[in-house]
Amino acid sequence: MTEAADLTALAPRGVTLLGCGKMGGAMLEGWLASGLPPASVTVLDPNPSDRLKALAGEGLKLNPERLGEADVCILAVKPQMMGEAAPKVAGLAAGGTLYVSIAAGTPISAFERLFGEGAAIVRAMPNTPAAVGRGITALIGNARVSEAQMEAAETLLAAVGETVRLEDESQMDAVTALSGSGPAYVFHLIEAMEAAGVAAGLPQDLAARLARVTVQGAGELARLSPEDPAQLRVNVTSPGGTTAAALSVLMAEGEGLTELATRAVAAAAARSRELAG
Ligand SMILES: NC(=O)c1ccc[n+]([C@@H]2O[C@H](COP(=O)([O-])OP(=O)(O)OC[C@H]3O[C@@H](n4cnc5c(N)ncnc54)[C@H](O)[C@@H]3O)[C@@H](O)[C@H]2O)c1
Ligand code: PRO
Repeated sequence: MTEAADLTALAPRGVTLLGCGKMGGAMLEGWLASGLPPASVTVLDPNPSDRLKALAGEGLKLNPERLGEADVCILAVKPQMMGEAAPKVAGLAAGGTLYVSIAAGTPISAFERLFGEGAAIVRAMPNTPAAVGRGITALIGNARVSEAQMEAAETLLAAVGETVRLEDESQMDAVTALSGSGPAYVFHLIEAMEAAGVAAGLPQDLAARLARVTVQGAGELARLSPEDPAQLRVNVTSPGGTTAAALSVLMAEGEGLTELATRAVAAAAARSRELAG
């Protein structure tokens, strides 16, 4: 995370989490690590993990019969489950709860239909490095969201990484395609490098280690260095050397990695638009 998130202001009325799977669970861990007491969190999930059950022993409210108040309700079920799950938290709207949806594709207008035109709704797109406090979340709110509520949403998401405000909801499909889905592209790059190392004659475990640590190190260097990625690439590339040979393939005019990434991101953005229904 970039700066310490102070969640104490949210403690009295608390946070309700609808759906606590991979993303919901990662956010919950960040909130707890940032000092939100388990007793300030309510989770609704029909398939609670052992970790959630253990937290229930520390005061977290797990699948209560009646929902209490909440400052913020995070909607973290699959888009396909939202229609069935969201009515469970619709009653919170009357108490001025801010809804924050992280569902891919689902537009703010869908939640306005579910919770009423007066409901304050933020649409956000995090990513799975949130699980290690290194995510990035893009956010945009509807006209009902006050500046204080926007800051509360940002504070919650800053507990698991960086945050950025969008100017327009139409940017969300491309954001989802780039940073929401993006970790999968990087993991696949690790897989591809490992396979390429094996094809070049290395044992599997050595290739796996070299690929994983190379991607980690390059990512960390890109994060910490004042130089941009293009210069960092040049720094690796001796004229007439091995990297130049590889880049002649990866940067081939019209059929290189940029074209492939552009097609992949376009496919993800198109799917995000389809999920809007
Ligand atoms: N995984 C990602 O990389 C990622 C990134 C950004 C956004 N998202 C979005 O986050 C949301 C959750 O994705 P995920 O990967 O955590 O999925 P997941 O399947 O890991 O988690 C979904 C959770 O919802 C629960 N659930 C199902 N029906 C429910 C209901 N009726 N009421 C309450 N809970 C219910 C499930 O038991 C599960 O724990 C999706 O909308 C997805 O688009 C995911
Ligand atoms: N995971 C979700 C999906 O694949 C949303 C972004 C990352 O739909």
